[in-house]
Amino acid sequence: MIAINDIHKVFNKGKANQVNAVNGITLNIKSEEFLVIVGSNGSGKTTLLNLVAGSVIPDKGTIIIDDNDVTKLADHHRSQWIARVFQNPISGTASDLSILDNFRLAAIRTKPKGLTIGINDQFKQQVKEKIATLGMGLENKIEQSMGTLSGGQRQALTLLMSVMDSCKVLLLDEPTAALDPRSAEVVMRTADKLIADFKLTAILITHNLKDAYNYGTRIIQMSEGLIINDLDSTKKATLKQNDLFDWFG
Ligand SMILES: Nc1ncnc2c1ncn2[C@@H]1O[C@H](COP(=O)(O)OP(=O)(O)OP(=O)(O)O)[C@@H](O)[C@H]1O
Repeated sequence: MIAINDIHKVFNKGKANQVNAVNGITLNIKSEEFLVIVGSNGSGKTTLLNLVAGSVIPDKGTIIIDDNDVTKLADHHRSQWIARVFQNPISGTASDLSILDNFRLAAIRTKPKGLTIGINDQFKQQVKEKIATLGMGLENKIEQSMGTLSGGQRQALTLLMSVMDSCKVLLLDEPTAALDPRSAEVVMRTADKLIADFKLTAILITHNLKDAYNYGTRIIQMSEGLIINDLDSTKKATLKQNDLFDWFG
């Protein structure tokens, strides 16, 4: 599904502050695999995600998504395959617009799975039904502006809007880092369910080792722009939570 071959990214090349952020990574991510990336600060996790998303273009190496060579494609040209959710719940939606209007915008931008813009009442009903699947009671608040919702509610809706389009890959860059523990748990469970329901290939970056342990079908650890641990689903199943803490010495 995603084939990353000997990818390199250097920032500030040739200057005193040169950083080899990604240092020759080769990684094959299978369709419907849910890959979790852990690693200390500055180990290159976000740069790797940016390379997959196309917001950073590599100095060397190739990235193939679904048999398409996207190595030089800018991020907006990869949106047919990729949806991305960021740390900040505010970044994915328009605060002043209602939940319904945010879904309308998302529907115009893409062709959401199971949503036809159609006549107004029909669209509204479909949005309500989709939101009801989150189990947060937000289906009764669709006329409320996005800005009045909590970070967790907003992030769950952002996730739903992201995965409803035709994307096959979901990139999650510390999606719960700005949330309280309870909201973080709801958002992670929502993400996990949506990934399974929509049969997505997903990559999650997290500093939360409990989430890294509980979610995903494969886990890698990065250090200094390289992968230093890689456990597939079979090996991950035998992993103990304490083993993960040991990775960070
Ligand atoms: N646009 C940039 N310009 C210069 N240096 C950068 C840029 N983006 C990242 N870096 C550097 O590349 C290295 C890897 O950064 P990256 O954000 O990928 O790490 P990370 O593992 O995601 O870290 P964190 O866990 O702190 O988010 C760091 O040293 C960072 O300062």
